[in-house]
Amino acid sequence: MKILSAAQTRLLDQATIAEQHLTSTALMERAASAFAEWFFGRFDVDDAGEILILCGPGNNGGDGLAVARLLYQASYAVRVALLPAAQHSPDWQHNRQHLPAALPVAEISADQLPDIPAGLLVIDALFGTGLSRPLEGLPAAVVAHLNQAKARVVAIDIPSGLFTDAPQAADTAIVKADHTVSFSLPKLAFLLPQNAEYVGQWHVRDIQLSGQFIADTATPWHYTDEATMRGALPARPKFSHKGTFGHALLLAGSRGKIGAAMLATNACLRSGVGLLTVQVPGCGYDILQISAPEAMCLTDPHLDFISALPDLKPYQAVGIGPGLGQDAASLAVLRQLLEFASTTSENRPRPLPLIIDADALNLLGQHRELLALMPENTVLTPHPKEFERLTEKARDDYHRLELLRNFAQQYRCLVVLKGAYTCIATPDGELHFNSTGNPGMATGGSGDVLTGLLLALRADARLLPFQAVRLGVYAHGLAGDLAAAHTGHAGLVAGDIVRHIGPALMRV
Ligand SMILES: NC(=O)C1=CN([C@@H]2O[C@H](COP(=O)(O)OP(=O)(O)OC[C@H]3O[C@@H](n4cnc5c(N)ncnc54)[C@H](OP(=O)(O)O)[C@@H]3O)[C@@H](O)[C@H]2O)[C@@H](O)CC1
Ligand SMILES: Nc1ncnc2c1ncn2[C@@H]1O[C@H](COP(=O)(O)OP(=O)(O)O)[C@@H](O)[C@H]1O
Ligand SMILES: [K+]
Repeated sequence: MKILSAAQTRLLDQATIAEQHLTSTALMERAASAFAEWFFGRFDVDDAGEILILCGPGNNGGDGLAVARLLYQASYAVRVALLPAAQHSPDWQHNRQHLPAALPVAEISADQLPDIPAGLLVIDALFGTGLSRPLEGLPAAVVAHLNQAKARVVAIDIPSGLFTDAPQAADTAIVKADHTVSFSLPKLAFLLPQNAEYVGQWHVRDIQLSGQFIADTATPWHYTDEATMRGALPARPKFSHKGTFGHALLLAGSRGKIGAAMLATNACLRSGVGLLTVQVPGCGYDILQISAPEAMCLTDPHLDFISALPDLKPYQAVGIGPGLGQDAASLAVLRQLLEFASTTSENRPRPLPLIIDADALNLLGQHRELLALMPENTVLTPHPKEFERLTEKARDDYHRLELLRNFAQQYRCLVVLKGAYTCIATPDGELHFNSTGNPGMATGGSGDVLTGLLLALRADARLLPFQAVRLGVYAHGLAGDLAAAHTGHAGLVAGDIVRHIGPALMRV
């Protein structure tokens, strides 16, 4: 699914109106009905109690007025407060005229801010995607007044004061909503941690906007949802054998962190790999052989950390990093691995697929000259702190996305920036946000599981690099969601994610 800018969203409305021979009022009615349907499903008349709808001067306010009418007709107790303005949009005027006469309407002024008792349900329809500058004056005062009241807030389309796709100063007036109900496509602002306190839980309701316009519109931003992933995992052919799915090598673990190697190992085994060999330091041999008999084990000459690179010829993909530690000997192994992987020959015409995680990323961050050795489509899986070590401290989430996009383009690699909406950056400059996963996964070892999963999928030659990574990230989050259905969020451990990889892959 694509994510469009504010400007593209405006064009999308116009294209929809032209293509479907609609009036703009009819499109507004569609949006208001979609919002109202969501609302009816969430709050019945008794739950809702009295409802205040704050309406601005543009089409977001127009939506609010149309919603007021629909809720009133459904017997909700609604009142409207209007922000004064010199001009109103034509659809605003239409919906103002069609408000039932008995519905209370007040005009807001600086010395007459609406009364908002604690618990009141407020619908925020002040400003939407037409916001052209930060709020000041009376609109900002209304937002501050709403935010300090202990109200329940539902925003139409986007919390008022929040830009759709651009950063803004920390002290700007922005509505803090509990829910945001938007139309047809998610907005970039919803996916960034810095906006979480404004957006609350977000929901997208389809209003049949022009599919053709969306298909024809270029954007770097994408959202990976269930529909995107349908059929993403190729079926295993009847006459397949273990060689069909690739032989993967994992270099992981150090004394005290063999668990990380085990989580990645078990995840890889559960993700369809044909064969898996794991190299661990001597101290990990018994643990690996006992707890993952399906994997083959190479023992590093060193007892406590990885110090030597094995012969890489048998492998179709190599993962390095979980629990690795940062010893100089492990750094040398990483360097040799990068050199080998990028060297092609007649026998191996393509670079060896690599997945680089955890301490291997930290080593790269300390020795950035190694970045140039990475073969094309190398997969890096940093969390934001590891990404900062590879690049620089980001000013905000938007700047981090810019750094991410530039990094993936510069090094022609795939970067998986992990978080609530994990974002994959491609060498072509695309950013793909993932929809699955939950806060229960914010627990030690979840990332190691992702590395194992990605390793298996990169070893499978049937999948293109980006396809494998997007599938791995999606399945990892989905496995976490399936696990959390049994354990809850607090009780979730990384091993639970491993146990649900199979069921998650079945769903794609
Ligand atoms: N997407 C869809 O599919 C559909 C979208 N629809 C709805 O339309 C919404 C977009 O409506 P919109 O374009 O009229 O803009 P909106 O957000 O109401 O604000 C514009 C007004 O605010 C003003 N203004 C701006 N910034 C300001 C500031 N800082 N401080 C003060 N004033 C400021 C601006 O004035 P100006 O900038 O000219 O001074 C203008 O008067 C969209 O979010 C959705 O809810 C649906 O109805 C149909 C389907
Ligand atoms: N709030 C969250 N919502 C969804 N996924 C999350 C959340 N927090 C963490 N995750 C996922 O869990 C994993 C954590 O990885 P990482 O930070 O490397 O942990 P570790 O190093 O302990 O293995 C990532 O894949 C991340 O996307
Ligand atoms: K709004």
